[in-house]
Amino acid sequence: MTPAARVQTAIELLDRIIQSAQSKGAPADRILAEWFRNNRFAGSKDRRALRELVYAAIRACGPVPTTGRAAMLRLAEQDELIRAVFDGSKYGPDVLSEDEPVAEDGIAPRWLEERLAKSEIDGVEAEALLDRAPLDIRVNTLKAERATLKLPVEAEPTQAPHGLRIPTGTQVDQWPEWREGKLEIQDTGSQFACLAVGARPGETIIDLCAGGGGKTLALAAAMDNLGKLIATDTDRNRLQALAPRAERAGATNIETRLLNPDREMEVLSDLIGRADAVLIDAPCSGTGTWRRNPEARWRLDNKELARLTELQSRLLNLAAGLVRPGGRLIYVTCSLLDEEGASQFDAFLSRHEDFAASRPDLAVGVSRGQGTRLTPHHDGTDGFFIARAEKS
Ligand SMILES: C[S@@+](CC[C@H](N)C(=O)[O-])C[C@H]1O[C@@H](n2cnc3c(N)ncnc32)[C@H](O)[C@@H]1O
Repeated sequence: MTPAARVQTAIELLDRIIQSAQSKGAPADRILAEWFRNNRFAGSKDRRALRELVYAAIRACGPVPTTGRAAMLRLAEQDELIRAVFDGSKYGPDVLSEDEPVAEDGIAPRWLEERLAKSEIDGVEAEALLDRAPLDIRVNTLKAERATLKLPVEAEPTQAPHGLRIPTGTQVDQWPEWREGKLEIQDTGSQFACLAVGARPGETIIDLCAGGGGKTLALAAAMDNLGKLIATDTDRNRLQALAPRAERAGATNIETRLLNPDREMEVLSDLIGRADAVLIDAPCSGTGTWRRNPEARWRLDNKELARLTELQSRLLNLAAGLVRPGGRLIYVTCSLLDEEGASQFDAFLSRHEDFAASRPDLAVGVSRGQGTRLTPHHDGTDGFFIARAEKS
């Protein structure tokens, strides 16, 4: 593909991505993967260039652009080489006309920028939300040790005790070490969220929003496979992904339970007041993970945010009933908005006088309300709010 054809194709892909974000359809990654599958003429260099162009254009725009062309023109303001291909050549974008609309720059749609600023995410903190994310792995202590694990690339230890940072773009899943379950791809912030649980061998721990089990696997390793680890979620597909991952990781103490939305307690009644720890890795706006999903900024609206905060509050209440006296509840979101973090947790504590905050002692983050907040700027991790409370 010529450089001009790449830019025009990226514009068409951006059109689809914008439309899909507004109708809450497929994410950008899936739209790209599908296009690559259906257009085999695009070789690996073309695919890489298209991906770069599309994501750079998404990052360059704050509010939702009206068209893919307007988004690309925003990127062209920063890159003369892109601007130069708007020359009407074959397969390339049409020649620029007078007063063509250019998408607005910024961090996010304005309403969301304001919400972030209220949570003291502005200036360099806000800018870092759109950086490129590093690639971090967690060494699985059920099968290996960080100090002795040999890898095909240079790896830097992170602040997390079992964490390593490797070059972005590394195809980790092609490595024998990955197939043998010696490591998992896991952001450092996420590894610290697991450490906040303080999981110990022999305990009964519930991972209430386990999804595909990223955190469950870290908990199983911390428990050394001893004790009961119950992984639950309302999403059957995500939960089903856990079994093969657990098998690969050699995690043998995990039991999965599929929950019915709004009737979660039906399959958890035997655990009421029994868990040593309950982790709520709650569904959230994901404002802390825009480095990986920059177009997620265009999917969020006030209604969705209200639905999420209500669900978080309900899950906190539900989890409270599962914790045994003396046990702990750990609340985590990958959001940097206080309504999903510090304020949500304050509200929980004021509803439940039998719980007292006990801030986890982590090597990263800064205090936010009664918990800890990690940010891409301060910690180089995804953004997280992590809080813990003990039941009297
Ligand atoms: C942030 S994700 C969890 C990610 C996962 N813990 C990990 O580390 O890979 C939130 C999860 O909450 C689940 N969820 C949504 N509503 C729920 C509910 N009512 N009860 C339990 N889980 C729910 C979603 O399906 C999603 O998998």
